[in-house]
Amino acid sequence: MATSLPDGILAILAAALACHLIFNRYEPVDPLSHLALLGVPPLALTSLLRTAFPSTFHTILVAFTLYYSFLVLSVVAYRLSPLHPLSGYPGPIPCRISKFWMAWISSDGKQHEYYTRLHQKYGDVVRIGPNELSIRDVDAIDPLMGVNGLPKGPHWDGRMAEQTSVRALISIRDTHEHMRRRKPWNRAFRVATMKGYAEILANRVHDFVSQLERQSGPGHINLSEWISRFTFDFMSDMAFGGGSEMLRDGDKDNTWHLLESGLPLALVLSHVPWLGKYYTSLPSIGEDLKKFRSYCQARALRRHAQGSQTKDLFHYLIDEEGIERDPPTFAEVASDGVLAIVAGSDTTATTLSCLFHSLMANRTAYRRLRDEVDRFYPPGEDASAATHHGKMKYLTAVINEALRLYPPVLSGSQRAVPKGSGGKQVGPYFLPEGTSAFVHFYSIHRDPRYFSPSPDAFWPERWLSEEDRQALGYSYPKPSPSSDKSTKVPSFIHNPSAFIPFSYGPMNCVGKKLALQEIRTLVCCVMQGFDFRFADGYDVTRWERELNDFFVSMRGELPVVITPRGQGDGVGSGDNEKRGHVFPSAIGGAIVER
Ligand code: HEM
Repeated sequence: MATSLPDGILAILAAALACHLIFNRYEPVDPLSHLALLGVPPLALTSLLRTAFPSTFHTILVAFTLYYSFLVLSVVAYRLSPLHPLSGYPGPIPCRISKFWMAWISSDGKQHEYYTRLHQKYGDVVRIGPNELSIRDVDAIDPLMGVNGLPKGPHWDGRMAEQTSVRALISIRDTHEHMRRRKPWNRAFRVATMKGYAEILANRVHDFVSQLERQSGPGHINLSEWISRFTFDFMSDMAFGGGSEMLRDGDKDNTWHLLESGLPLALVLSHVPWLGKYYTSLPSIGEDLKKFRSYCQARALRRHAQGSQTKDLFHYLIDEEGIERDPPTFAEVASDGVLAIVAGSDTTATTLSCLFHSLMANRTAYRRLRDEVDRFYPPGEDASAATHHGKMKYLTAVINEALRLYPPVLSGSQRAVPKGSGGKQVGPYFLPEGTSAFVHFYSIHRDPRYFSPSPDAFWPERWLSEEDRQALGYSYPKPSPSSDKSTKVPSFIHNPSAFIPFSYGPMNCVGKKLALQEIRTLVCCVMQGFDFRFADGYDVTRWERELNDFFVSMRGELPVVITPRGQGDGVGSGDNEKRGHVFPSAIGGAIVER
């Protein structure tokens, strides 16, 4: 039976609307479903237009064009309409239409600054995707990520799309499975267990200090790169019982490059998870990541076969003591070993690099920390022993301040409201089912409602007790409704609940204690042994400009002149001395120095 052109067009419109409904309801991600929904209907409906066009080619072209146009129109109209469950939340139109927008925005590493600008414009909650919200509100942290919070979000499906059978702990979206896999990790990072890692850490810190001694002199080194070598070697010791000697040999196997080169694309794919399936099935794409995984796999196999004299992280993950009722498989442990290196080395290296950068830019903080280290670890005292760490208030303040300004995971970790749950109240916000959301670490850490004065400035003193701060000569009024209006002196506001660099709740960073121990030990040893300053001519503002958000952050070069203590050329000489006190700041603001 011949069909008229309008009837044919109507049929294609109906098919496109049905396709949109199915996508909206079931969110199919496998290529076969995509083929069935995006290829079959327009092809099948071609026959309805046959009589209206001269050739089969023309007919197919028109059928597909109409089908996709109707589909796109329907999707766009729905996402911008008041019918959409997130229509009440503000956000830029491109964000509301498609996640391709954020995929594009994030590709230059500056998504953290983009989210910050969105929060400045739209407020505490912003719709940054058709079904996704970014939140900058301390009241949302616990309901979103706490014990009764939400499971991890679809972000991980794209980021780790190649992990089809065995997933690394960080990307497990099923809460029960996550708990099962997290158990050996929790055991590995108990206070008592951690004592067993002290020797592994001290050995690596000594290697690092020896290398700095060799590198010290009038020329400069890239301190950030040396720190990366240290954290990588240390995490390899922990995860696979050794096998990496970057501090000694440099990155001769190009491993650091393999680890970092995949990060930008992984972030882009995390915004459009379904695309990950296609990407990973393409030959020769993602080769670096595959090489990195097989590098780790080989080390895991070797560590498993050889066993180890020391109880390292692998010992607990593989359950060598046979404690677990449902122990992880070798494949799971190998996958988590890769995770330990990815999650543990870059993050800690970023914190240490940012910390040293901030100290060099702020001579007062540098001197205060050096004095504290000298008090607890005078020359001859082993600074790699953690004995005094708990008493070093200024050290803790410096580390917190570096993590506040530069959280290594700049934009936070996504959670999602499961389908069928009926939605979830997160602080003052209702999240309908199918919504993903995250607290934006970078924005919340620099929010003046939580950290004042000068939330963009590096000012460790904000972490001290009021008594200690006053002893150093700082005095700020407590916030009151009138204080900011009646006087020029800003109020002091400090809300540690808004400080979440290791995330929050039962799925937070399991390696937090190890990271802090590593940072404290390395900082004490370096401050005890060396003076350091920026290389001459270094532009201090470069650091923030070169800091990129690829879920874990990537940083630029940190050219530093290192001198053993007592050999002159000490703190703040050269260009930095002339420049006076410098506070790294993205948006401006400085503390009045005492
Ligand atoms: C300064 C250093 C570090 C920072 C700031 C940091 C931060 C984070 C963040 C934000 C997450 C995401 C948690 C979430 O999804 O809510 C995470 C997860 C994780 N981190 Fe760290 N991390 C650091 C160092 C380490 C170290 C040294 C290890 C050691 C192995 C480690 C292992 C992990 C693991 C295994 C996860 C997944 C946890 C889970 O999903 O249960 N991290 N980290």
